[in-house]
Amino acid sequence: MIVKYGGNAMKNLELRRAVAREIAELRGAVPVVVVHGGGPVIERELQARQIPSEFRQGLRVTSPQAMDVVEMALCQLNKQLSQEIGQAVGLMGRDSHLLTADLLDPELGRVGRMTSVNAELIRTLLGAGLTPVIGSVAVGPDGEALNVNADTAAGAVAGALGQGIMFLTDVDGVYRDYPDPASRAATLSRAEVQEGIADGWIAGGMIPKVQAALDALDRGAPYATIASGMHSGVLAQAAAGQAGTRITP
Ligand SMILES: Nc1ncnc2c1ncn2[C@@H]1O[C@H](COP(=O)(O)OP(=O)(O)O)[C@@H](O)[C@H]1O
Ligand SMILES: CC(=O)N[C@@H](CCC(=O)OP(=O)(O)O)C(=O)O
Repeated sequence: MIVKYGGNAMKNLELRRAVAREIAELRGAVPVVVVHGGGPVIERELQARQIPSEFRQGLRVTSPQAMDVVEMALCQLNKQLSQEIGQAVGLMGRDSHLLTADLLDPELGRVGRMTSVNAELIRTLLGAGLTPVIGSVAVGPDGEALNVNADTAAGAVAGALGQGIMFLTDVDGVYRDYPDPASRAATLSRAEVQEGIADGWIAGGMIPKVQAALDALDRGAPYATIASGMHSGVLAQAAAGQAGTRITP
């Protein structure tokens, strides 16, 4: 299983450690690959340096200066998470061409569009009994660092491995009437996702998440679920269809 662990769900250290324990328990039953974000940590580090930041369609416009901060912040988080999960190896997408990307749109600066995943490296680590923990900075055509949205990176990893993906975030799933949790959709089809984006009830950081879920399904992932990483037990519940929003083809 691929677990995408979002920055918004890991703001609380105690909770982050609880999720790390849950991931460690889960891998007794299934091999687990973690892909993580870290939006709030990046934000904090940019603010500390008075570097302004702007989002378009859920993607951070990334200047070369901001790219350095993104990489620094995600690298540190990567090591913390790997240590907390244990028997894990923390890698950035730049290691051994784990994640490669092209420039998505010059207007967004150093933001990457995923082009490939080194699935062999991931399988080698899993084969050695280690959990890969992957930060979403990819290597570009000229060897430069590119900022890839972590949902997009995780979707590409799930697609490349042909495995299911669980997106852990700070909401219980996709709400038809955000922010009312009672409006959570148990399942959403591709047509409903497209309608949600067009009508605006799927917005901001939820857009790359649902798109990454569809992308993973298109590439052969057996399931893609968006669920909350804010309470314990959610991985097992969501896997059993008892929590979150399952995106269907
Ligand atoms: N329809 C929706 N249902 C739930 N959340 C939504 C919806 N539309 C937008 N959002 C926003 O998406 C956020 C989750 O995305 P994001 O902030 O990028 O999280 P993460 O750090 O986990 O990737 C929610 O906190 C919420 O503000
Ligand atoms: C291009 C782009 O937007 N990159 C993201 C990468 C981190 C991320 O995606 O973190 P979450 O999973 O916490 O949202 C960013 O700079 O915030």
